[in-house]
Amino acid sequence: MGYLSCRADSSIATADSQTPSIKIQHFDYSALEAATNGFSDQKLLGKGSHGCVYKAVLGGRHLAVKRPSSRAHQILSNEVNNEIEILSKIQSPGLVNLVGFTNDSNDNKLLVVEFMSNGTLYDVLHTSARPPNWGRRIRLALQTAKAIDTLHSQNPPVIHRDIKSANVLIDRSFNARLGDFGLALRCHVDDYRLRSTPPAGTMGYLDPCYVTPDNLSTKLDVFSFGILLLEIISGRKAIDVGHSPPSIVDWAIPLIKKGKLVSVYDPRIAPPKDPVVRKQLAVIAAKCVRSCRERRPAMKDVVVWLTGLSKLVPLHSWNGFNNPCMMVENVGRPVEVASANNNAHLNWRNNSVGGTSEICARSDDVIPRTSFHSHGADDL
Ligand SMILES: Nc1ncnc2c1ncn2[C@@H]1O[C@H](COP(=O)(O)OP(=O)(O)OP(=O)(O)O)[C@@H](O)[C@H]1O
Repeated sequence: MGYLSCRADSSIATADSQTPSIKIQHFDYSALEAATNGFSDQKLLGKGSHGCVYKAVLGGRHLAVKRPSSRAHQILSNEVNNEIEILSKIQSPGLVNLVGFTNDSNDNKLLVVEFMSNGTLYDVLHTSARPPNWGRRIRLALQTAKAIDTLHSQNPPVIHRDIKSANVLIDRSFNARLGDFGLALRCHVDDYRLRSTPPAGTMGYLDPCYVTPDNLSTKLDVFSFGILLLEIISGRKAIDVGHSPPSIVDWAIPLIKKGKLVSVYDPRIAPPKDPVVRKQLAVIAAKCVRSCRERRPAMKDVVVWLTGLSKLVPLHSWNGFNNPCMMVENVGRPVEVASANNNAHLNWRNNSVGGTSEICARSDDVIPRTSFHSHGADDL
């Protein structure tokens, strides 16, 4: 079945008419060059597969400047232009919002976005000395789900296509913000562009159903979010060659189906005390990665479920994060050698990620707290 109509939930809000006009600044290349000390290593925030991100302070405002590497200039220029096109029409507290870009010729195009002072969700989950507690993890998951829902609720819907922990940034108040819109697609009636845009995303997060351009659907972001939620639950990376099986979905879903929930939870901290939370978090993730896309929930449902769970788990603000007083806003964060993210963009599907067809045949409802009875893995 084709999905070129960019199926989204039938309950989509029409956002365009309500979108306030967004002010996008035009920067001089030379001003950004100066503000980043000539793109110096001291101002380097991080490296992606296509370029570098630098810290800049301009007019007292803390900013992140994305600069294509010369090697990947053409690809990143396309991604920068795409990001500008998408983000110039949406602004939300859940996104890493666009501040502006350079006027100069395409060759020098730089993207300027809000600066996020506390790294990425990837760092928080996989490199932080103190893994976050469940209150924090559920809130980060909920904020990410809300951000994706904001995209899917646009009219026409926007599909991010690269949901992963490295693209969820953490702001100064420790809120999750969704960034990196280089691959995002706005599903307007420009069918030709959609038809000619090959599947793309990051290995380990890619929906196995997304094999041709006309398979585009908001449900591919739901799948990637499910992987991200498994990552949050387990503390394991989406693909970890040191484990068998390496794919998080192939490892976690059979355990969840057998009801071995505790084995899926991050061994670095005690699992959630509340059995409802323990179970439902895993069930939500399993529903999102169903191989049968029609049976995956809409992000709106995921937001409702996670909102319910977040009310059951207190947020102890200092548990699990480094002391925020140590995080200084006016310096670049240290950059990890050999990009810990390891997230090469793919131009085609990742065959190693199996879907979870078994999950298709199971019930749809996350159990509300008030009607909780002991359920087995059959609820999936
Ligand atoms: N707005 C920002 N504020 C602070 N740091 C940022 C910001 N955007 C990116 N970074 C840092 O720069 C790194 C590289 O970001 P970038 O978006 O280029 O690549 P990526 O998403 O990590 O990887 P890829 O481009 O390969 O998908 C991030 O991992 C993060 O550490």
